[in-house]
Amino acid sequence: MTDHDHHHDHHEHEHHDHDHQDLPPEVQDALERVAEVIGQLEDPATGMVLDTLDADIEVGYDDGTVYTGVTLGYPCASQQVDWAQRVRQACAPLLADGPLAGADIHSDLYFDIQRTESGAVPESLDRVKNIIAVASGKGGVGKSTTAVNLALALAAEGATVGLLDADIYGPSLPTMLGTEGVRPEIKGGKFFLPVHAQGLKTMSLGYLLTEDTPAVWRGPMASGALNQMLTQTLWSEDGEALDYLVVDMPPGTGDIQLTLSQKVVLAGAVIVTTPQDLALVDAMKGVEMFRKVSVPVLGIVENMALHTCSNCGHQEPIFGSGGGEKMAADYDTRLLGQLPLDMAIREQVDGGKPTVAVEPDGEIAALYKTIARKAAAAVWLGQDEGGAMPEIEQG
Ligand SMILES: Nc1ncnc2c1ncn2[C@@H]1O[C@H](COP(=O)(O)OP(=O)(O)OP(=O)(O)O)[C@@H](O)[C@H]1O
Repeated sequence: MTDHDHHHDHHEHEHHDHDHQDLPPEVQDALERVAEVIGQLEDPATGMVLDTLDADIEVGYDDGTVYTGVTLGYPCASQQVDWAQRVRQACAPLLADGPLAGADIHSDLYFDIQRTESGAVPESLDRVKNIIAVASGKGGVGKSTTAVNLALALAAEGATVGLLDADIYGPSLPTMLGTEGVRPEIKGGKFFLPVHAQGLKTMSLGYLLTEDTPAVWRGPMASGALNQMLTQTLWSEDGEALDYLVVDMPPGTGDIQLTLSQKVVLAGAVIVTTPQDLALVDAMKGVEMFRKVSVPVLGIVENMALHTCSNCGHQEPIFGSGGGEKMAADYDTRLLGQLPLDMAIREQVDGGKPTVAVEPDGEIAALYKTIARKAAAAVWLGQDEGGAMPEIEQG
């Protein structure tokens, strides 16, 4: 049982403890109003009001305390304290006066991660709820750095997460997670067991290649290797469902990217770009490619967007500003966040300890966690719209 399942059970339990039926009608009415006020609060990850989302709201009362619980569809463990404060503030007038006057309030935030409708899948993907591709139009923009920190951030928010390094031309995951030289266990002569690293279940061609393996991979061979890693890795070998499988895609918009989106149903794609004009043009091609195969674009991450002067701490957009934002608006998608060009991000990930793992409470980790919540919330919204079954465009 995962942490959040546990929370959810606790939640249901609490609900029964505070059955409205024994309460005087005026208290019941006041609790209804508490629920209405909460329903009007904005979910920060989507910017939408809770009532317009498929969010579960529960309100109870026991012995002078109002209990509220909200269940969102994306991992949000870091938001608990903020949330409780917002509910307290919004409900203050209702607790100052009337039948709830003087009551205390206790608010919980839960999450319940649903599965994206995926049709028939290979056995190994049976318990993988959502596959998220991290892609970029061109190489070197920090796609792998973003993918690994995004995966760690989803896990830090309470999700169970896998990371597949599909960058078969230059697999960098073993370096980024300090798992060089590790070989995955083989099961039944056919399946790989994922390599557990820093709280993630991981697989990379880097685990399978030896020093003698020639690095010359042609297109068809490469996509075959990707397909094998995807479908022959037992992602839920321990019986625990994977909430998200983050796939670090090879750079570019070629055959491998298309093959993947046709082999499995992707819950969505995150596009990584840098602010330079050329990178943005390539990133737009990435957006268009995923749209063509009906994969929802969850949003854009602008990497190396600001430069922090290592002498004075001053931040400036040396490559120009507003590019990611404009592109998101032009292409009807969202800017999930911006990362600075920061020496620590590079040193940490290149040294096998990505920022979110090594400084989980730092400013940069907070940026990645916000991106993770927004991307996961976009997956949730997509599920609400009836899933993301790929349809190949006609003509
Ligand atoms: N925000 C950042 N600030 C500083 N350095 C960064 C940042 N993001 C990534 N880097 C560094 O830039 C280099 C390239 O990053 P990364 O390997 O993630 O890019 P990529 O787009 O996946 O590249 P490729 O296309 O070669 O796979 C790495 O050395 C990485 O540490």
